[in-house]
Amino acid sequence: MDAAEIHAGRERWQRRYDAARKRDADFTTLSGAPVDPVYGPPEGADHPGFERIGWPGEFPYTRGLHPTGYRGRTWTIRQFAGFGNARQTNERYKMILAAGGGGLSVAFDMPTLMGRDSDEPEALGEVGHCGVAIDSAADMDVLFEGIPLQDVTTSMTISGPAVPVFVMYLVAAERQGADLSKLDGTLQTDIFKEYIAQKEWLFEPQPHLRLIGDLMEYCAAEIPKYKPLSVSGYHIREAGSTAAQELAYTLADGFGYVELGLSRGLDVNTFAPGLSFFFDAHVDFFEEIAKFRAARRIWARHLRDDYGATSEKALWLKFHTQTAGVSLTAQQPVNNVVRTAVEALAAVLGGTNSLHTNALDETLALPTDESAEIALRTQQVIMEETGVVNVADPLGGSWYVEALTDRIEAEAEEIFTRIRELGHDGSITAGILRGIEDGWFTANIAEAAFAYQQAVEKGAKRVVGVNAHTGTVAKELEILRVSHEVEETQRRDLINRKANRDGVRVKAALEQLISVARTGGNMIPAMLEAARAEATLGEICGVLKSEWGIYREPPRF
Ligand SMILES: C[C@H](C(=O)O)C(=O)SCCNC(=O)CCNC(=O)[C@H](O)C(C)(C)COP(=O)(O)OP(=O)(O)OC[C@H]1O[C@@H](n2cnc3c(N)ncnc32)[C@H](O)[C@@H]1OP(=O)(O)O
Repeated sequence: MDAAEIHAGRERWQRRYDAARKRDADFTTLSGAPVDPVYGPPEGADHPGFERIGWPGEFPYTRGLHPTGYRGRTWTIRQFAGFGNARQTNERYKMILAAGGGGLSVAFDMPTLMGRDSDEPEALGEVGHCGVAIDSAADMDVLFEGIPLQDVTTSMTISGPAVPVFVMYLVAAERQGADLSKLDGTLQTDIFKEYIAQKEWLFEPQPHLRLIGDLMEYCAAEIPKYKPLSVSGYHIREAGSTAAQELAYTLADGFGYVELGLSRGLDVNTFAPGLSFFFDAHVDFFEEIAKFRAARRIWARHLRDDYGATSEKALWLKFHTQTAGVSLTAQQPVNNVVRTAVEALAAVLGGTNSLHTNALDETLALPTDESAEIALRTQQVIMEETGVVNVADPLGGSWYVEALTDRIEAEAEEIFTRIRELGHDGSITAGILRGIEDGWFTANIAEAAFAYQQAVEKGAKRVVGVNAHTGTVAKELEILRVSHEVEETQRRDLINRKANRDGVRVKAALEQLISVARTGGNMIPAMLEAARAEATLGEICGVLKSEWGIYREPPRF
């Protein structure tokens, strides 16, 4: 890019920055020195390739979505939490909000994640253990009691049974008297990554994709700010992928959902703002920063050039980040605070929109109140003390970071080509589906995980407390234990609830759901009615399983 174009870009950015709202905060260094809101190349000089870097708030958004960076708004502190029953988790949410959390993020227990009720035999021993147990809308009422859903953005991490859980959340909001059209939040819903990495599916891909299409259509029309998809790389990375695989598989999945929206006749400028992303922040500081910067650039270019998006919000890649669970060690666990801080800083320097920091004991159990507070305070130290929020994309223009950003982008592009080739019709969706069926994704991830593990075992990659610096004076940690009483009470409550609801209304609602499943209309209104009648998650998923069957992964060696 020549000097005149760079100058014009700077002036354009300055006008937008001046017009934008800024936080009322001190943007000087700790020593009181003034700093600019963004830095760029020296005036009067050409800078080849600057169009790939650009200015914050401008295409290709390498440097962030907003001209003000974090001076306009800091990222949302969004701590993923849930354990035991809805009452216990409600208390944890109130603690998080009182301590400065900016939004909520629901972790469900394993039976809920698999679409099962707490009283099913498969749920035995799992109720309330890795998250909160939700059986019907009544549990959602308790989960959000005293928390006005219209005023807080709520993320729910669930994909296989995402839609029935979402309608239960709508019912809870309705019962609070909220205006549903004003709700803002995110539902994970990302079924592609379930087949690729996390393995919490219910049906074959096609019925899942139909439900996701229904959800995209419903949200775009009725709840415009709600994000019905959080396309997730986190689980792909945690399963052992490289950074480039995480990026490429996730963005490919995102393109798949764009193709789904288009196939339903939806306008890309209307539904694409509902696509949100979720990445891992691993411990290789610069590689992670490069990954986040590349993600925004790749998404904006493909949305514009391949899928015809024209509105700014449709081109924006917005993402949540969680620090890497897999980087935490059971050995010398207090060191995990340091790892998490470094990873969180990478997410922030990469321009994350929302962030979860892991607690130091999460490799052993769900966090205690104290470790959850340290995790949250870690974000606050970065936000309030370090000055990194003063300047947008402070590492932009670093030769190292720009070279890494270009490299990871090029690697991702090669992977997109390979995925398209798998499908034989040129679409990403066909490639993803074929890759899932053939175990292509899982094999590549397993290979990358194996290579890393070998490097650790040979000592080429060093992990403090594991294969380096193993001597310690550390004492055993007190960890959170969820009592089995939770399971008993949850099951008892569920039995009572079933006995006291209007059984005829439940039966009619479930029959109507099946009828819509057969005739092909949008299934959300019928599912909403079933949730209002207190049909349980297991009942809703059960009738759909009897209609659509279940998915079993083909065995592979
Ligand atoms: C591992 C674990 C498991 O499986 O067990 C999991 O999966 S845990 C998975 C947990 N997942 C999550 O928690 C997902 C969280 N995701 C989200 O919260 C969302 O999808 C998100 C990433 C888009 C973040 O949404 P958010 O509301 O917190 O933040 P946003 O960035 O959208 O900001 C809120 C509003 O402020 C605006 N805004 C932001 N920054 C600025 C700025 N500098 N100047 C002006 N406006 C600004 C945004 O455009 C938006 O408005 P407007 O809306 O008008 O544009």
